[in-house]
Amino acid sequence: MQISVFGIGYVGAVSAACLANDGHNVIAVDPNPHKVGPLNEGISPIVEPGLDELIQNGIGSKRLKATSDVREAVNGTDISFVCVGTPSRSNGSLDTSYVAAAAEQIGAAIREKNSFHSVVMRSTILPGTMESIVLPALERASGRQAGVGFGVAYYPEFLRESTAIADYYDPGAIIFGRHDQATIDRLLELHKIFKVEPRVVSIRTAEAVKYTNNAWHALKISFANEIGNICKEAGIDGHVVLDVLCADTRLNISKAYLKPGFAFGGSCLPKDLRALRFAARRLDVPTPILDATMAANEEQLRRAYSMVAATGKRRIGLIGLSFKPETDDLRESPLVELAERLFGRGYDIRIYDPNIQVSKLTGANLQFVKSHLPHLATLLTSDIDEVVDHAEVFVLGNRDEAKRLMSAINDERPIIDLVRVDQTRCSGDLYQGICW
Ligand SMILES: NC(=O)C1=CN([C@@H]2O[C@H](COP(=O)(O)OP(=O)(O)OC[C@H]3O[C@@H](n4cnc5c(N)ncnc54)[C@H](O)[C@@H]3O)[C@@H](O)[C@H]2O)C=CC1
Ligand SMILES: O=C(O)[C@H]1O[C@H](OP(=O)(O)OP(=O)(O)OC[C@H]2O[C@@H](n3ccc(=O)[nH]c3=O)[C@H](O)[C@@H]2O)[C@H](O)[C@@H](O)[C@@H]1O
Repeated sequence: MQISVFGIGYVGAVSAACLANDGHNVIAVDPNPHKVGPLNEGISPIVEPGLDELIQNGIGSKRLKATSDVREAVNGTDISFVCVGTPSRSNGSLDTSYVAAAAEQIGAAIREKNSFHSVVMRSTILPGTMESIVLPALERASGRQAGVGFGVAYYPEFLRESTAIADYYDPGAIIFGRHDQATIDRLLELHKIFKVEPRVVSIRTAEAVKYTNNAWHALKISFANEIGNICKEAGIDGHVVLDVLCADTRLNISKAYLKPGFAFGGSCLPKDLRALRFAARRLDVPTPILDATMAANEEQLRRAYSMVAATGKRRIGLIGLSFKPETDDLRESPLVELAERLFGRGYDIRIYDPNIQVSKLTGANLQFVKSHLPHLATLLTSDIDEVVDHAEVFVLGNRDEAKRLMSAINDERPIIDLVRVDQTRCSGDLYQGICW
């Protein structure tokens, strides 16, 4: 199939590369030249395991290319996947301006096209957004009626950064929100290769499923963290407790997101929870559980800060900055928040995270650094020995990198472990797990 993918971000870059790898001809579209340029040279604009290779193959085989020309992309393809950002506004509501603009642009291109084009929204949007924003924008700009002059569907994305390609090829669920059958038929054709049977529901249901999914992940993490905190103070390993709980076959609970640890973050869980709470307020529905999920997350951040403060040391070596290993995504990383709090209170920090190279940051990440961490460049080092030489206390926030550090230090400096690098060392005061 001929496919265009709008947005070369964490979702769009992976989708475009995987679709090309599946044998489709893919045009990736982004207004940002820092996304289009590298992709056309076979370079991934983001850090994501395996993505460089897929992009190189796609460019090499000419099945993948990038452009900023919307008309060329719509004209040359049968179906457009829209993967543009839906960030939080400052009041917590969902910013749908990128989605609306993409719909306007695609609609204007459809106006000049003769064949039936399908527009498939993949960005995370609140229930009702397709109906109130996306469809009207497409109809207005194309001068055609949805379902007749062009097709639409809502197809939520469930990938996790750092395992995005594996998640693409082994999805837990495939949900299509139906508007017209012609577009659903195209999606079914595209998804023949997957083991999971797609489930077709209404557009509003598909929109709601996406939020429910992310809220569930956040809720599980906050629950696990709270149990972990209680267990730690009672001298019990909360990991073992939850492990045993999940092994009960009658309960049938997945272990995913039930491992006590640090605060959750990333570009989606916090923003989607905020948007859902905002939407609920507008519907006059109280959300004590969602509110507590966020409050518990804040408690985990406060707990990590207090543990550092309790050491009485001022020179901190922070291992990890992105929100999880094997990604360069800094958006709403709890480690960024922790670094900010420490920096703001005059702690002298050195941060080591090989996935964050200030000179290579682009797009959302660059914006994020400019607005949240303009001093980042002075705190980050690409030399782990510099952190080892500098620190009076280590904070482990990235398990992969921390393991390397652990082999380099075997002295008496305190270590605060947020990601369960080595729980066997937690018996003394020098090595403290956040909640084990
Ligand atoms: N990051 C993730 O792991 C996941 C994200 N999502 C959702 O997918 C959506 C995209 O997220 P990310 O990929 O993280 O965002 P991102 O911020 O990494 O990428 C968005 C891209 O869209 C581009 N863009 C903006 N306006 C455009 C337009 N009119 N036409 C073409 N491109 C345009 C931007 O330049 C940017 O490169 C969001 O709604 C997010 O909630 C869903 C599942 C997973
Ligand atoms: O909508 C989205 O954008 C995506 O958001 C998350 O994916 P992602 O943020 O990439 O990564 P996760 O692995 O889910 O991690 C999110 C946060 O939860 C934390 N986490 C994750 C797993 C876990 O067991 N415990 C835990 O604390 C991570 O450290 C991180 O801070 C969702 O889990 C995906 O299903 C969803 O598609």
